[in-house]
Amino acid sequence: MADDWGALCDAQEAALVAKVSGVKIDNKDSGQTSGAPPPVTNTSSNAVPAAAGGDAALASSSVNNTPAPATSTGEGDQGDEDKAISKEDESILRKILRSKLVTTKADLEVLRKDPNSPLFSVKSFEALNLKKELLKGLYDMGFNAPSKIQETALPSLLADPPCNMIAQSQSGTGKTAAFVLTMLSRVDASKHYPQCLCLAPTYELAIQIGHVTEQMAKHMTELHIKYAVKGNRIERGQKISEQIIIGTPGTLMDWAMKYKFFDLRKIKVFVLDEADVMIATQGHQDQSLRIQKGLSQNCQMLLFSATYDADVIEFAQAVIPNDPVTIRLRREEESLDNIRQYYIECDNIEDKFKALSNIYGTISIGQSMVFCHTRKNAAWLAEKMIKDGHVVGLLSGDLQIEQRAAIIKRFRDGKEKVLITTNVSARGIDVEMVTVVVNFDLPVTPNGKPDCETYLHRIGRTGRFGKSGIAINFVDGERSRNNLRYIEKHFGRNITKLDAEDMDEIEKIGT
Ligand SMILES: Nc1ncnc2c1ncn2[C@@H]1O[C@H](COP(=O)(O)OP(=O)(O)OP(=O)(O)O)[C@@H](O)[C@H]1O
Repeated sequence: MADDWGALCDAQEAALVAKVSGVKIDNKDSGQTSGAPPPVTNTSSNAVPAAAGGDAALASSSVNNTPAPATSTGEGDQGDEDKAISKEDESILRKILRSKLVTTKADLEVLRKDPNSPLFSVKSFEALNLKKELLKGLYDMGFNAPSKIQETALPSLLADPPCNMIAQSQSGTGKTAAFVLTMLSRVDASKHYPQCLCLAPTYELAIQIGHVTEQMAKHMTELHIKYAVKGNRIERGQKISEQIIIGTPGTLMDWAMKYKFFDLRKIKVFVLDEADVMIATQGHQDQSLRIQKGLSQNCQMLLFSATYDADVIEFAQAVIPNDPVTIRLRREEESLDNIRQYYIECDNIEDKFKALSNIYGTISIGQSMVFCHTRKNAAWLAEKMIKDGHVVGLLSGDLQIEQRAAIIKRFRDGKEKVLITTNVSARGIDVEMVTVVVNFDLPVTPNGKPDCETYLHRIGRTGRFGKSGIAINFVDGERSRNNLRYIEKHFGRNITKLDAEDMDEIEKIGT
């Protein structure tokens, strides 16, 4: 049965990859979930729009002859405005794109509530007295030493008696590996009933956690995982024999409470991952709390989150009782320190395009991202740029996750020097080589106000890692001029005027 699921999953993934015309997606994890059911979301809906195929750079013919959009700023053109990417999608996109641990200089903050258990940190996995086969699994994955959050979290996570924990650190810093290691350390694989429960907000995220668990447990031959996700059915009256269940709150609640496929009181480790994403979905908080209420007093309860704002804190404190150890690894702040900011006055959208052409014709740019307000603007601009001989990628919100990942990967790999995009790319995409960010349209909130936060995220794509970057803003009309002034005042940094016709001046900014 499990193999059928796996085969079906592989077949669907293959079909999906084929849909992304000509683009090879390098997701090293794909095809490894032996017990996983077929994907149910993100794969079959939404036909790929012609102008935004998997490979805009090679698809100049598929970018139709789009007439210039009537308004350029999107101020009166909210219809096809691209919303920022959803939290679930952002999270899975990061995972698909991630190739290694994200290291950070930020300090770790530990809020210790239980004074009886000393807190220490480890510099090696050997120091943790792990099962032999688990240590082997870690080394096979290329993990030589614990990451920053793992150094501090693991000794507490693995201590006896077990303690509850709330841990927050940005995506990619090693949280998943930390709690998977905890589950695998505590599970008794010789016993054939569920002992560890892991809640994830979506099907895809559950499968990702499963991949990591399977890899790490490679040498624990008796260990099996069950995926509690939509589409994975169990006959009534049956009992689950797998030792670890990973799934979404709704299905897990049904399995535990309605169908009684397993006994919640026998769960030794309960993990709630991506709490910040979880609370964004209606119903997940209540379902998670109901599951948690069915656990025994001795169960170790853990919560992980990439962010820690008031909503997450409230949820975390409700779902993780008994004075949990709280660990926070702050995210390094995005700053405008290394970024020189300019603006160019334009009359209309054609004028903006001319200004952009002048910039590309005058200064040599490593890689650049151009942000538009609407998909329509982005598609129109991509077509003009391609006709003008530029190799550009186009990324907008009407694409499926895998297609977005493929386009971002191409850009990261330097296959395109210019990425034309909308708010879907404002966050989360780290491309080290971006030297210029162009706000073809300034970011505005849904009610038309200047959006300073998005501005920071957009131009924060450049000037990273101590390098200096350039941000160029196009303004056309009174409203966008006012918005620019607002942004300038908000950040207290000068945005210098640039004359798009004055090549000497443009040349100077590139030096
Ligand atoms: N100790 C380690 N040594 C080397 N690589 C590691 C280590 N721990 C984790 N990694 C790798 O780093 C990447 C990020 O780790 P992980 O997925 O655990 O981070 P995360 O904080 O859970 O991210 P997210 O919030 O997106 O779930 C993965 O590719 C993982 O394989």
